Amino acid sequence: MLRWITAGESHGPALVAVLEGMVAGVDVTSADIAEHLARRRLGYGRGARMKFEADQVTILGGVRHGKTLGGPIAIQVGNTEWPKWEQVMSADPVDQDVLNDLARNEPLTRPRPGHADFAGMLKYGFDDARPVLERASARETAARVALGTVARLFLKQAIGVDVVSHVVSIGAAATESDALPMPADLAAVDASPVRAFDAAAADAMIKEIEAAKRAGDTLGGVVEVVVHSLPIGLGSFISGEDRLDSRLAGALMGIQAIKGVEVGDGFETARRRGSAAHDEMVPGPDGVLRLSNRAGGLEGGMTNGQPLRVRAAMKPISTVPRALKTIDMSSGSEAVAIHQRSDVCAVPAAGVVAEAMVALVVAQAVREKFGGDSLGETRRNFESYQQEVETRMRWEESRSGSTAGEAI
Ligand SMILES: Cc1cc2nc3c(=O)[nH]c(=O)nc-3n(C[C@H](O)[C@H](O)[C@H](O)COP(=O)(O)O)c2cc1C
Ligand SMILES: C=C(O[C@@H]1CC(C(=O)O)=C[C@@H](OP(=O)(O)O)[C@H]1O)C(=O)O
Repeated sequence: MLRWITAGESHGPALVAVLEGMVAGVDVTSADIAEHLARRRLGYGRGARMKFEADQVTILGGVRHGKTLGGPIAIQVGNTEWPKWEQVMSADPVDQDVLNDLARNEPLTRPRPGHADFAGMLKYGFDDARPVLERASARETAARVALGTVARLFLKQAIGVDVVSHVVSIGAAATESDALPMPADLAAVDASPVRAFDAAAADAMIKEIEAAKRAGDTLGGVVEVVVHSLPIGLGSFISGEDRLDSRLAGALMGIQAIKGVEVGDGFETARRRGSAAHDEMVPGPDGVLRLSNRAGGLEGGMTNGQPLRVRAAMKPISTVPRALKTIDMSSGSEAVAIHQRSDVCAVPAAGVVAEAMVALVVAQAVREKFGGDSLGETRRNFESYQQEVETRMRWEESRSGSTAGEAI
């Protein structure tokens, strides 16, 4: 079972991520992880913090000489801003007089509607939102992207697939195109200031962000993650929690500020008639050819050989510069919410985080289906299964002798 966990606070010394259940023999370096962490920092509309803070990657365990060992992989993402926060975020007790002198240690008592502050303060018994927002903050997504890098390297090396994503919309600006990015397009998507595959839409998205910024406002949007060429049968229909769509939805909804997930055409499918909602099958060169991919590559909680296509909807950032009405938790009186700085829009970064979560869930499903302790063993099991599936769909041959196709 592939499992993962992260630890660490937004302004702490480092985030730490642990991935358990990865096979031995996957090529991974800290440079690979750093490359994807740099991608997460991309995107028009991010706040000041992205400019001066750097992610410092250290692999602490589970990898030797650039190859995974089969044990838990521990990755540290150090925060170069730590010296400024050392007293405020110290794990050991700090003298109260020292803390009282620090402006950044002022208690935050005006919760931001939309952030974790309000419920978090009450739930954990804090008079200050600092201990809540430190962990709720999406800084933690850097640790997920580090984990996702190992998952995506495993997927590439074990079954030859890449995970790609693009921004579909920001505010009211949306791509008009239905085209899906291919792995070779990822560099071009990353070069777009908003990670949009559609250049005309990118201009409109940038204008949306500029207008929101001028108005002291923030924006959300929609990202899409695509995985081409997955084998048929990852996931299962056996029970709800085995279904790959439920696992993908959970992983994507677990990203800070994601409020909706669509598999394939999602909500649009619910508005169609059955005759226009599914993906008809006709004989094709590889056995079966689909006439569409409305299902987003998933039927019955399993991959069906079509590109996997999932979308995640991100709400606008809740630290709104034109601050929202709130209650001061120290007095119960009317107030405006905390605002020091924030991202205007983090949708492009959320796309990279969504890729990481999809890579982890798909890697978990690949580990379940093909097993193995080493990369070579997983690959052999995968290849043998692929041969079996191909044989079952070679009806021409089965009609002239073999019966393999009839079991389907
Ligand atoms: C990449 C990324 C960057 C974010 N940046 C900010 C930010 O600068 N300010 C903010 O208030 N929320 C930001 N968020 C969203 C909050 O972390 C999130 O809204 C908060 O944790 C509450 O959780 P919820 O929105 O899922 O309910 C960001 C989210 C992501 C994925
Ligand atoms: C630090 C990151 O994102 C942060 C996520 C975040 C939030 O509330 O989620 C708030 C901002 O931090 P601050 O309030 O300190 O400016 C973002 O910069 C990051 O993505 O690396």
